[in-house]
Amino acid sequence: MTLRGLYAITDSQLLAGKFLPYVEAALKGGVALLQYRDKSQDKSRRLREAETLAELCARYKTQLIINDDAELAARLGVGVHLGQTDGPLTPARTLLGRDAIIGSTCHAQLELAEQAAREGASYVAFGRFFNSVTKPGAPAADGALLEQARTRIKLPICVIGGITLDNAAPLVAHGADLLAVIHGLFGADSTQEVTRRARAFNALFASA
Ligand SMILES: Cc1ncc(COP(=O)(O)OP(=O)(O)O)c(N)n1
Ligand SMILES: Cc1nc(C(=O)O)sc1CCOP(=O)(O)O
Ligand SMILES: [Mg+2]
Repeated sequence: MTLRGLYAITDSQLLAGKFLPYVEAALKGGVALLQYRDKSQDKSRRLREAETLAELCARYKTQLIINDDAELAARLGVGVHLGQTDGPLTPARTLLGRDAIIGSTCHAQLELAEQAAREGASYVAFGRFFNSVTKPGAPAADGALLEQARTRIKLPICVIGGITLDNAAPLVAHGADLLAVIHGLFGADSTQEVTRRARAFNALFASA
């Protein structure tokens, strides 16, 4: 499976009252991976929403990834994204099986990416590349890191943090495989604009 293109990530606050229409609008425009990211402790809502997204993703033939929660991912038979404090990769790989997509946050540290690769990650994520409305305090990364990562890391490389249609092209040119985006996609004023943005993010890969 090729991991390349737009990686849309949901945000429960940003998408309040328009969650499904906006997610479906993104899927219509084309999404390589969709991450369900809900930082609340509301387990029953998380299960309900994740189940709904799993059905929607199946319809659009898009892979669903659950943020933080390998057990929820296992329950739904989908992938997981784990940060440095979200639990180890090796047991998650054992739990989810060899074919599951498992992503790992590596901040701006190549060593973390090399370790993630050894422990069975499917992709590594570096960030944040720009100022992020969603996560302003995330550690900063830059283009030089991306170039080094491209030569040292054999896994697909995901970039995240403040990515918009105005700043994404150089990241793709420097070797990013996946553009992980929240606000730059779902901060749109209409479903039509979400679909347009999704198409435009994917078009960056066609011309790279
Ligand atoms: C694709 C992708 N990259 C990085 C992150 C951040 O993960 P983490 O550091 O665990 O922070 P939270 O998202 O859990 O707040 C991500 N979720 N997805
Ligand atoms: C969830 C997350 N992780 C980051 C990291 O650097 O690890 S930046 C980030 C927020 C991404 O949202 P937006 O596209 O709105 O900036
Ligand atoms: Mg996390």
